[in-house]
Amino acid sequence: MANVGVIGAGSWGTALSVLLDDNGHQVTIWSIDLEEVKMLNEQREHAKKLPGVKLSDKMVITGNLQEAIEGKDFLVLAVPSPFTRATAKKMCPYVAEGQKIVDVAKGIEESTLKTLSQQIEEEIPQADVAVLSGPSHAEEVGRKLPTTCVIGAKTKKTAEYLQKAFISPVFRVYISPDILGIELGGSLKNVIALAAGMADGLGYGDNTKAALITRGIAEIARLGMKMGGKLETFTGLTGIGDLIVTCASVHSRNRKAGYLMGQGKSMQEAMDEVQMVVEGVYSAKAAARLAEKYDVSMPIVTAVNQILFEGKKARDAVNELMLRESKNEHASLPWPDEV
Ligand SMILES: NC(=O)C1=CN([C@@H]2O[C@H](COP(=O)(O)OP(=O)(O)OC[C@H]3O[C@@H](n4cnc5c(N)ncnc54)[C@H](O)[C@@H]3O)[C@@H](O)[C@H]2O)C=CC1
Ligand SMILES: O=C(CO)COP(=O)(O)O
Repeated sequence: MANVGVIGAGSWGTALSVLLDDNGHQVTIWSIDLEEVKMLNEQREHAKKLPGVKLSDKMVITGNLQEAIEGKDFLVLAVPSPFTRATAKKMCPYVAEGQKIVDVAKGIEESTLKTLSQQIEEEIPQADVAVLSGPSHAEEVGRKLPTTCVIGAKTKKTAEYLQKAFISPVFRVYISPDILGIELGGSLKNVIALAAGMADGLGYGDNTKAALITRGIAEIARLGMKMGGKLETFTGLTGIGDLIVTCASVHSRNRKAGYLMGQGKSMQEAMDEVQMVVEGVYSAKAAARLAEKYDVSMPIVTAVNQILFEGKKARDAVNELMLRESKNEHASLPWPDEV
């Protein structure tokens, strides 16, 4: 049994708190929002974000950050990515030397192009930072449906410790040393999922969706490998696995926002309607800037940026993608008659 502090009480922080509580750990969950703290304490359920998922009486819910951090065996950082750096800065004074922090959010900081674990390490240098990612919607984890994830950590010892803490008969956890690949896959897939949602909103079919998923992972892997991520990661749970679920699931916030935009809503209208964080909107510009910096072709990411920020119509963007110059599927494969 471990003492765990979960920082952030949105749908993912709440679902993981319930999982860890079911695993026998003592969980303290913190929210910046005192109304949310009061509501969770009174109702023992996040009715708006995770209806039907009960929080046990044993779980402590607090608005006091120090109480959620001090003396905990490990921390789970579950705030949406736009708040990661500011939250980490506030956490720093209470974090002990070597205290483990598992980041479970997915995003890239637009101004610095840093991943979330890199930001946390900058703000809390004394922490042992790890990540958890994979195809895992909170709504299904909350209902205890079989789910798989990956813990990325700097040492096998930390990875195995966290694997043991999270793993359960309904939540199978693998471990990996490729933190960068895991984080890039997790954040870039959200941008592609916006495009998949737009295709659904436009009334396109399964062929279109399969094309976006397959060409999408090709873009993610091209950039990710140039940045130092590993091919195996992009073909694994935190790469193609998470891309598939986010492009296909009725639970996906990114797919839903894209769907609404495909139906003609503005980016802001779509985000307001989803009412939970749409990370792809925050990571889209960073993805385009990384593509430029590393000189990698990312046509779907470029098209999503044009739709989000330059007023291009989704239908026109799809037409342009279809009419790009003809290509080999894999530029690296040699032709026997050309070698
Ligand atoms: N919801 C899901 O199924 C999954 C979400 N994730 C990732 O986890 C992260 C969180 O996602 P969700 O929980 O779905 O988002 P959410 O939109 O439900 O989270 C909102 C919560 O963030 C906290 N918050 C709001 N403003 C804040 C601020 N200024 N400072 C600190 N905390 C603040 C509050 O507790 C609020 O309830 C995202 O990066 C998402 O991509 C990853 C896997 C699954
Ligand atoms: O990362 C996720 C599932 O693994 C959540 O995706 P959405 O934010 O699109 O719901």
